[in-house]
Amino acid sequence: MNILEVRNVVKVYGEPHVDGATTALNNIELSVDEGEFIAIMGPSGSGKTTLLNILSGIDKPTSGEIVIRGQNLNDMKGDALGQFRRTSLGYIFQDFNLLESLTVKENIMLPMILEKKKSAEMEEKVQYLAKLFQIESILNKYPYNVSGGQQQRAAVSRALVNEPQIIFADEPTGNLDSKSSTAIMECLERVVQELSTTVLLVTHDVFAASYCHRVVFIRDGTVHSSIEKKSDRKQFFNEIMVHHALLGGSHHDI
Ligand SMILES: Nc1ncnc2c1ncn2[C@@H]1O[C@H](COP(=O)(O)OP(=O)(O)OP(=O)(O)O)[C@@H](O)[C@H]1O
Repeated sequence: MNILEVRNVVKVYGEPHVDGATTALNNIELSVDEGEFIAIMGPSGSGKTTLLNILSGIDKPTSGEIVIRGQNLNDMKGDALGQFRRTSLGYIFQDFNLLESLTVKENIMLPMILEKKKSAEMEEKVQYLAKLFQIESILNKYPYNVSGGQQQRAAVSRALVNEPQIIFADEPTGNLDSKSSTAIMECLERVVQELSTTVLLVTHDVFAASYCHRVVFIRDGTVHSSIEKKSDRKQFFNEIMVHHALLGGSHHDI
């Protein structure tokens, strides 16, 4: 079943048709199935962050539509959009965005506190996710006292607490060493496999993308091509690397 539909999305920064305007996205069309694990890749400046911000309701398109499980984001304003974003969408950021003044447990609970969930339910949810992602032993620590990989797993748990329909991840391995990158991608793989949550990530990292079912490449604000995983991850990694290089990704990215 289709969960996300992107129709003819255009994003122009500045006044359209006026000098200095930048067309960051030009007629993007994309359809994502429920339970899909999908990566968006493309060279620097191709429009990845702009697309992610629009899909997740952080920014508005100049024209076109984003439909998430039948609900058109254009039809939602102010509080309704805020509520939808808090309850139906989950976010994972490159720099984790954990609040330093709260413990790991309090960070994970925060989206549920904002939704005024009962404390027994919050406790149960935190324990379940902490077990799933093996961060039980750090729940009472502060973010600055745990590793980057543990912070990222806490951030994944936080993104999941309100049982979102889709998780959007912006360069989730961007600040991690290779061991932590592996851990976080395995963790997102479990989110897809065990919780059937749809995950869409934007990345420069071919290794991270190789965990996904499908990679969509964008260039100059349009969908250039897409490839699907047909066999194992290593084979897919090689295919992505070839596509990525053809599109102009640098070796540093790989
Ligand atoms: N707030 C803004 N105002 C004006 N132009 C912008 C703004 N944000 C992005 N752009 C332009 O839009 C285009 C797409 O930028 P975007 O950040 O989406 O690309 P990206 O693929 O995420 O790049 P990177 O991989 O370097 O993060 C670029 O030409 C960029 O300069």
